[in-house]
Amino acid sequence: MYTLLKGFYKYFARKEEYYVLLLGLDKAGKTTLLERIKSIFLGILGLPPDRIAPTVGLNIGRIEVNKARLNFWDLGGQRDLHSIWEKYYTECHAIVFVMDATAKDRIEECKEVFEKMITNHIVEGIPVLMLANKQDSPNPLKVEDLKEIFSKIALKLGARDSRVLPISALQGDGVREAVDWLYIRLQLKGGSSGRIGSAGPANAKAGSCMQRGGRPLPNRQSALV
Ligand SMILES: Nc1nc2c(ncn2[C@@H]2O[C@H](COP(=O)(O)OP(=O)(O)OP(=O)(O)O)[C@@H](O)[C@H]2O)c(=O)[nH]1
Ligand SMILES: [Mg+2]
Repeated sequence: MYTLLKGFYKYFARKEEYYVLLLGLDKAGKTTLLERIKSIFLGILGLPPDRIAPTVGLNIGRIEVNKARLNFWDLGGQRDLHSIWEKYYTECHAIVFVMDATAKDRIEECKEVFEKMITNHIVEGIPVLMLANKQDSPNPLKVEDLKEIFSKIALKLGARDSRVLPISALQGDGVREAVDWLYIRLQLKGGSSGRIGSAGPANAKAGSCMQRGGRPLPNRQSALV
């Protein structure tokens, strides 16, 4: 009886496990965002911004939102590190593309990198959240500007869920809303029920590759909304 009850408890208390990639050009604010997410959702003091160095490896953050566990993988945005991104595509359930909304001189570069990422067949159908970061700075690009700038490329998003949201990773504005959006999209699509523990390209090779659940929601426009 005890074992049965324990089994029920484990079943109902289990958490869905999701993996979310944080991508974007170097200095976009990905690691600052990860630290902010950790401080908001875990209640711990993240690394102070002046101690965050450019990422060359992988930063990991894990939070729990209701019945889900969200694992964030923050990768380096420097150009020679982009080839590493693809190694994480097979196992991620969503991608957050962080943009420096003040870097107007890097828009073309950003468009090129974003397009290459979303047209990779491995990430076909998975939700993409674009974040217009650094909204606390003077005169940043707004969400409407980015929708306009990315409108042609957005046609290539296909039937997947996508959204552009404004944030300030530094001050925390919009960060909770961004994670809420992710949580809802991930819940709708379903994930890797019951797969607890670390995952990643190395583990995938060892045979613990997760199934990405769900299919793109039907009848959606190909656009960033
Ligand atoms: N004003 C402002 N600055 C920010 C914000 N987010 C990040 N920054 C600054 O932008 C710079 C780069 O931040 P990082 O978090 O290291 O950027 P990254 O995208 O992780 O960069 P890589 O690791 O090189 O890919 C730092 O000086 C941050 O303090 C923000 O919301 N507002
Ligand atoms: Mg970084």
